[in-house]
Amino acid sequence: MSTATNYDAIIIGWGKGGKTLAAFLAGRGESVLMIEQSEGMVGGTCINIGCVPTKALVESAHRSADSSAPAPVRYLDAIERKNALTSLLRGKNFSMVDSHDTATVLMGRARFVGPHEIEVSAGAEIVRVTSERIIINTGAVPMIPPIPGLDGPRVVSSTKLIDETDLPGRLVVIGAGAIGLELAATYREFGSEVTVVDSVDRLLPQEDDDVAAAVREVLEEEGLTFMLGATVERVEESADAALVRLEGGDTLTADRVLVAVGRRPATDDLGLEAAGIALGDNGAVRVDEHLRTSVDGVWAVGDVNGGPQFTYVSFDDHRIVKDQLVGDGARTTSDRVAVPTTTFITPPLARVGMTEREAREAGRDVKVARKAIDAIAAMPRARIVGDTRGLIKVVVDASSDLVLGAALFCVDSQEIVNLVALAMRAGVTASELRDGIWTHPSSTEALNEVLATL
Ligand SMILES: Cc1cc2nc3c(=O)[nH]c(=O)nc-3n(C[C@H](O)[C@H](O)[C@H](O)COP(=O)(O)OP(=O)(O)OC[C@H]3O[C@@H](n4cnc5c(N)ncnc54)[C@H](O)[C@@H]3O)c2cc1C
Ligand SMILES: NC(=O)c1ccc[n+]([C@@H]2O[C@H](COP(=O)([O-])OP(=O)(O)OC[C@H]3O[C@@H](n4cnc5c(N)ncnc54)[C@H](O)[C@@H]3O)[C@@H](O)[C@H]2O)c1
Repeated sequence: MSTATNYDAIIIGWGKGGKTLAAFLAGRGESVLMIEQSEGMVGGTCINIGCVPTKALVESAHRSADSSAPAPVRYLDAIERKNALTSLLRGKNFSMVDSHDTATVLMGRARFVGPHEIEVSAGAEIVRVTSERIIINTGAVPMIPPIPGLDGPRVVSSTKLIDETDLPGRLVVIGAGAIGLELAATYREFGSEVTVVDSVDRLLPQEDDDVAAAVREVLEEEGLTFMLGATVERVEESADAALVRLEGGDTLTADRVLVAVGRRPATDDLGLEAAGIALGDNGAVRVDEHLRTSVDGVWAVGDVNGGPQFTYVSFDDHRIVKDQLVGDGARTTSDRVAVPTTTFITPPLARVGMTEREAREAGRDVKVARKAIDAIAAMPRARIVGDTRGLIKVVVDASSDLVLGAALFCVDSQEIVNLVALAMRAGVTASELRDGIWTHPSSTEALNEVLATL
């Protein structure tokens, strides 16, 4: 085996935070090694198997809804469009790092053999590399619950499902979380019969009851069937289908069974013990608020550190590490305020800050502005788009007039929520949002009317 090559920085895994750091450091002339285990994952989860391909399918399902082409053809077209997009983005992501003279890309699987030494298996070849600065960015992998039969041929993860070229006639989704709901709604729109099973007895348990009920109503109107508070006992194979056996005797018959019950940090076989890098209780690499691991000069960014699993959080993680490498090192995870989320069902459900329930439980004096979208005269955008379903709910602190949180279940909510989040961070009051001058016809202008109800 050859001697180890030393780099100014090593990034393990081509995730959002890591690739951004790699390009930044290489852009400064530092020698940077990017290690990625799979050619098909250059650019990471988001662009290859996560956010981008799933949202491309959501969009394709809408665009083709009025087409006279048969459902399997519409679906296959959508898969091809999605594949073209991910392939384009993979190329762009590769050159984003590789175009720098001082960057080296090594395709292979990395594992620590010492605190600052890594072994990379690239086919038959094993390469040893060292650096005083190592960033772990290996992401997360699907959790597989201990249900017998999940190794069957018709049981798939989200990665596998969105790679299938045949539209499943009957799809059972285990898990009504972000992945489960988005893909259930998308495959329903393409024409699959979809049943969603969740062990919790209500949909979106973290949301206020009225918001969760509005979402459920819309999804059921679209033809989704929910079996909540249900326990999957096992999955069996018949000659031509999977049989999902539920506690209590019900059986669901499926062409595909999607398991979407969460994703766990990807730390298997990373050799963390050899490096003395500690894991937390949840199997994530343990980090402090500067994302430092228990070993000096080793950081963990993105899903692998057990933080919220969003691309933009991994991106913000990179800022925290960058600040230590080239700044004053002050930035931490606790600087994050009002981090928004959007679940891309139709219409999308966007959320930021506290729910009404959380605000009341926290003892806040709360005012709530709430309006159904079809009752908002000042939001013609919803009528133009042709989707007046949903509601907007804003939770406001009665004494300070500051926005505590919002649930936006409406067209364009993935955009409006960013404005509300910024208002929360900047201390803009609900009255100022109400009196804001917004473009017309836009969805933002709904805030004029909804907040006027306070
Ligand atoms: C179906 C789906 C939909 C999603 N939708 C959204 C969304 O709409 N919005 C959103 O914000 N988030 C979404 N997410 C979550 C988001 O994709 C992740 O939070 C984000 O991509 C995590 O990025 P990361 O930086 O942690 O690393 P990742 O992008 O996961 O990259 C990790 C990389 O490390 C590589 N790797 C792992 N182990 C090794 C090793 N030992 N050696 C070398 N390489 C290794 C992997 O191959 C991978 O390329 C979605 C996730 C999924 C699965
Ligand atoms: N739009 C987005 O931002 C987006 C989209 C997809 C995924 N993501 C990220 O990816 C993460 C993982 O998504 P996910 O949907 O896999 O996880 P999740 O945590 O969002 O949802 C998992 C669901 O599975 C259910 N569940 C758990 N065990 C079960 C069992 N044995 N039987 C039935 N139901 C069970 C849970 O009650 C929960 O509803 C999300 O938490 C999110 O951070 C984000």
